[in-house]
Amino acid sequence: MALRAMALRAVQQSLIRSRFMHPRVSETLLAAAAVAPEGGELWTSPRRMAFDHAVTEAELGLLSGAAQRAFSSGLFSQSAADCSLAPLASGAADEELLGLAVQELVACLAERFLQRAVSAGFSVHLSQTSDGDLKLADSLLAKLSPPSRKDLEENPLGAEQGYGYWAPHIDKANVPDYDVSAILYLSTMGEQFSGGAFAFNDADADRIVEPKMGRLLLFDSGPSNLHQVYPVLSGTRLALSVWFSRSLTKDAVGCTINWFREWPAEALSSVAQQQLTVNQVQLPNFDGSVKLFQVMHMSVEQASKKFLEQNKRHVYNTPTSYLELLSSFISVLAMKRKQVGTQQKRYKVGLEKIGDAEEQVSGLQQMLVEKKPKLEQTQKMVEEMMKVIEVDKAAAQEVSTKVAKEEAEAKNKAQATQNIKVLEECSILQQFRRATANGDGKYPCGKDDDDAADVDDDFVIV
Ligand SMILES: O=C(O)CCC(=O)C(=O)O
Ligand SMILES: [Fe+2]
Repeated sequence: MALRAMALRAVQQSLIRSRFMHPRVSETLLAAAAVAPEGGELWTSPRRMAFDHAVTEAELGLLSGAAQRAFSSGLFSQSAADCSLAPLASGAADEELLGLAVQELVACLAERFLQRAVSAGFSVHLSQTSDGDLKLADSLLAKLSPPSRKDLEENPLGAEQGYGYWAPHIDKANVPDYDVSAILYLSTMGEQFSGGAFAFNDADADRIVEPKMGRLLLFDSGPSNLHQVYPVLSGTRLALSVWFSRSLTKDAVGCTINWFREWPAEALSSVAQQQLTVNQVQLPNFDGSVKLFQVMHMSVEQASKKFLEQNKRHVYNTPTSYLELLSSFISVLAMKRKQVGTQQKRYKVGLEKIGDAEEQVSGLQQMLVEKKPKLEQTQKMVEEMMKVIEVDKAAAQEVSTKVAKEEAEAKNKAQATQNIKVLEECSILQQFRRATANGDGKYPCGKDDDDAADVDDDFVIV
């Protein structure tokens, strides 16, 4: 079983890859406005079939009313892009939320869809000649809403190929027991919601079946029918999916773990492996880390079941939580690696600088050792020179004092000489005056003798 699932997933991966390598062309197989003819529309290769008015108006009203009430019950996050309930699963929230009447209705509708599938030839295995008894395997009631920008952006393969409900997939690759898929639409594209078309991702084109209230779509669950739901752009899209199996025992009904609700251990590890590989997360113990994610998710699942038993309260640990766990791990790891990388770089540069400085210091130390004897010698010389200078300075001081004294004496002498010279000049002047006064009885300047005596008095030397 594990090998079959792995092989199918590998086929799924290669189909998805090859499909998205070519530009996308879409063609409408069945528009919402079209009314399918009485016996339904059958496409044989790959095997697909569609009917309108597959259930009565009353059945539609009951089912979609119950689904709307259940999904707005507060147990579901109203911002989640997809919410689902397994109406045929025993126990858990599904029974409580939908009620027994709805469970019975779903079982009855599933039986009707099975008869349609058998009469259309779906019980014949495509690659085998023998017929197999088709049995009801599982059912899922899903509410799809527009994914947030974040949902689309965080999608590692881009909006087209992620793990949201819009991911192209093969039902049988998710649950290997599934052989025939049946989808009953409970709302109409263009009325209750926009976007959200169903597309078969064929190699040459996407073939669209537009959801329409009461329309039933049947197709082989295997690799011939890679398909997706385009993201819902507005409003709410409701649908009931039912799967039939040729290999399932009746006891297993409702126990099959559904891809959208609880993933089996191998699905958890394959998703973790793929997420880590696609995001090129290098881990020292890759397998151990994958196992860790698987164990973490499953242990929370177990704990929430226990919590429900003990406290009668639901804690939803969905595959979306698992994808969030993986994407948080990947983004936190990338952020931390970046931070540590920057610090490591800075640390390295710092270490280099310290190394350079160390080298320079040891060079200087070496130089110091080499120059030390010369320095000591120079210092000695300087000291001796200082002594000589001290002695010279004292002698110079003595000479300077002596010179100053001699200079003062010389100055005095010069002053005295100057005085004598002035006195001599005065007496010469007096003599000259007298001599000139004796000649003509007059002073040359017209003053009398007394005036001349006054003039003499001016030359008194103090
Ligand atoms: O809702 C639909 O149109 C398809 C859902 C689907 O692909 C699934 O449940 O596997
Ligand atoms: Fe599907």
